[in-house]
Formats: sequence, C-alpha cells, structure tokens
Amino acid sequence: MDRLKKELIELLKEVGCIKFGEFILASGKKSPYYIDIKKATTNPKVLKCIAKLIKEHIKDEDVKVAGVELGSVPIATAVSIETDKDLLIIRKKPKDYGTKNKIEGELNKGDKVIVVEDVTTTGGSVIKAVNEIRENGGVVEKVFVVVDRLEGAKENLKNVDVELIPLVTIEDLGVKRD
Ligand SMILES: O=P(O)(O)OC[C@H]1O[C@H](OP(=O)(O)OP(=O)(O)O)[C@H](O)[C@@H]1O
Ligand SMILES: O=C(O)c1cc(=O)[nH]c(=O)[nH]1
Repeated sequence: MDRLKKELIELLKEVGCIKFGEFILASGKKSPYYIDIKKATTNPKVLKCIAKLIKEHIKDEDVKVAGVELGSVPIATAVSIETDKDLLIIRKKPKDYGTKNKIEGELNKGDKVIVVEDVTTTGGSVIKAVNEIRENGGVVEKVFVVVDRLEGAKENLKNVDVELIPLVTIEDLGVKRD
C-alpha cells in the first residue's frame, strides 16, 4: 500500500474520527457508525497528508480545485496550496447580498475542475456541487473524497460521468458493515 495512504489511515484513527452509535446522515439515512471527518480536516498533519495524496494524482494537470462549503473547504485550500492550483469554493446557498455569488473564485467557461469532498455516502452533496460547476461552464471529470463509505456514491457519480477517487474507504478503516 502507498506510504501516504497508510499514513492517512493511521492519522484518521489517531485523531479519533471513527465513532459508533446511532447517527442520522445528511441524506437522512441512519447509520451505526460515523466518520467525524471534521476532526481530521481541522488537523494540520491530516490536511498535509490529504493534500500530498491528491497531488500525486493531479501533478501536471491544468485544473482548478473546488471544495464545497463547509467540510471540503479546508481540504481544497490545503490542496490548492500544495499544488499551486487555483481554489474555488462552492456555497450551499448563494449569498443573498453583496455579490450574490454561489461560486467563489474565478471559474471560466471550459476550465477543468477537480472537486474534493470530505466524506461520501450517497454522493448527493457533491453531485449538487458538480452540477453547479457545470452550469457555470466548468468541466468536471473527477471527485476526490477522503473517506468513501461504500454506500453508492461511486455508482451515483458514474451516472453523471464523474469518477469518484477515494483516498480511503470505510473498509480500509476496518469498519465492519452489515
Ligand atoms: O454523500 P452524501 O450522502 O451527500 O453525504 C455526505 C455529505 O454529508 C456531509 O455534509 P454536511 O451536509 O453535513 O455538510 P457540512 O460539511 O457543511 O457539515 C459531508 O460533509 C458530505 O458533504
Ligand atoms: O453521510 C453523512 O452525512 C456523513 C457520514 C459520515 O460518516 N460522516 C459525516 O461527516 N457525514
């Protein structure tokens, strides 16, 4: 296994982001476990590791890096700094004053954009962001996610012609699913 991937798995365990109990997810689904990914994405060591792993995939590509409010913004920022690529921030709702922007940063027609996400279950949240970028002229082919829970996101993204690239999956973290 890649050294950085191994390091990321260890770090995710170390910061204590794997939790068991009863949780309601963004999709409305119930789950007996939860990846408290914000514990990871507020930790500089984890952010550096994530950024380096994503850099291995996008080294020479002419792309911009997009993160969705709230969870993916620190990840996209770390990747932007590590790769020297422009950052885009996708809001969940447009600002209702000032610029009224939904996308912050410069997105031009035809720009290639990679989207980063903190965790995927159904992929519904990141698909909304992909649609927003596409509606504004961006070209999205790849989404990187720190942890994929293996609950349909890969298939749902494939249906909209996007490849989901998980840095780790729930299985890599040793979480048993029923
Ligand atoms: O794959 P899905 O089924 O869409 O679920 C995963 C999404 O749910 C969480 O977001 P949340 O809405 O809690 O946003 P936050 O980052 O603002 O906390 C998480 O950060 C993902 O974006
Ligand atoms: O689907 C979600 O909302 C979700 C699942 C999970 O494990 N962690 C998280 O932050 N969100």
